[in-house]
Amino acid sequence: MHDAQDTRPTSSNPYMSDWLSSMQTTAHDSALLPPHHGDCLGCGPANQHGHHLRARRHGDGVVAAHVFDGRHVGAPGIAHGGAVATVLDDLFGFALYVVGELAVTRKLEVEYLAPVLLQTEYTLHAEMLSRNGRKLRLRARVEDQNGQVVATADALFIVVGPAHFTSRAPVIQARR
Ligand SMILES: CCCCCCCCCCCC(=O)SCCNC(=O)CCNC(=O)[C@H](O)C(C)(C)COP(=O)(O)OP(=O)(O)OC[C@H]1O[C@@H](n2cnc3c(N)ncnc32)[C@H](O)[C@@H]1OP(=O)(O)O
Repeated sequence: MHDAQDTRPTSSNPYMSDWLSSMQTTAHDSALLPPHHGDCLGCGPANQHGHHLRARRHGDGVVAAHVFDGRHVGAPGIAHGGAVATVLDDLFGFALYVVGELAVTRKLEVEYLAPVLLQTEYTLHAEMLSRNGRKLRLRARVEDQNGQVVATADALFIVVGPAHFTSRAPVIQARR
């Protein structure tokens, strides 16, 4: 049984409370959106292995400028495909602020159209395409500085309630 209708107060665990309160943020256009939490692999400022993605609201979607670095190398000089997927997945997590729902990735499909180069700035966009009940369809793209699309992603996110996260918080804490 899913927990999408569970609106009970969040855990007293501060790690999870911060996370869940930041998820409920709404923001005006072009405002910098908060990280999902400090240790998030995609956007957490405290995660030394992370991507430190920073995204802004842009209309009904989000936009980010992002540079992959040597920690994310696959082939020499080129970002690892898994690193690109991580950033796109996290960008969808930012788009959920605009959608205004807690949701998690059920399916993520990435198309790598051209190499994503290290130490090179890319512009990332994401938005929701449609919603059917708990199912959110989202799309993202990565553009180089000439506007060429080098990667796209289509995702299915499923709306969940806070309990999806709080019920697992002790496990997360124990592994940190
Ligand atoms: C502001 C907030 C920020 C939030 C930001 C959060 C941080 C962002 C980080 C980036 C995002 C992540 O990495 S999230 C982490 C990675 N993802 C996860 O850990 C999720 C693991 N998976 C799960 O926990 C579960 O599978 C759920 C919760 C996703 C779904 O389980 P469930 O609740 O039992 O739902 P289930 O019935 O299976 O499926 C729901 C509906 O989707 C349909 N469905 C399922 N799979 C598919 C499919 N491939 N294609 C079509 N449809 C499908 C089902 O038929 C059903 O339709 P119908 O019967 O309703 O019509």
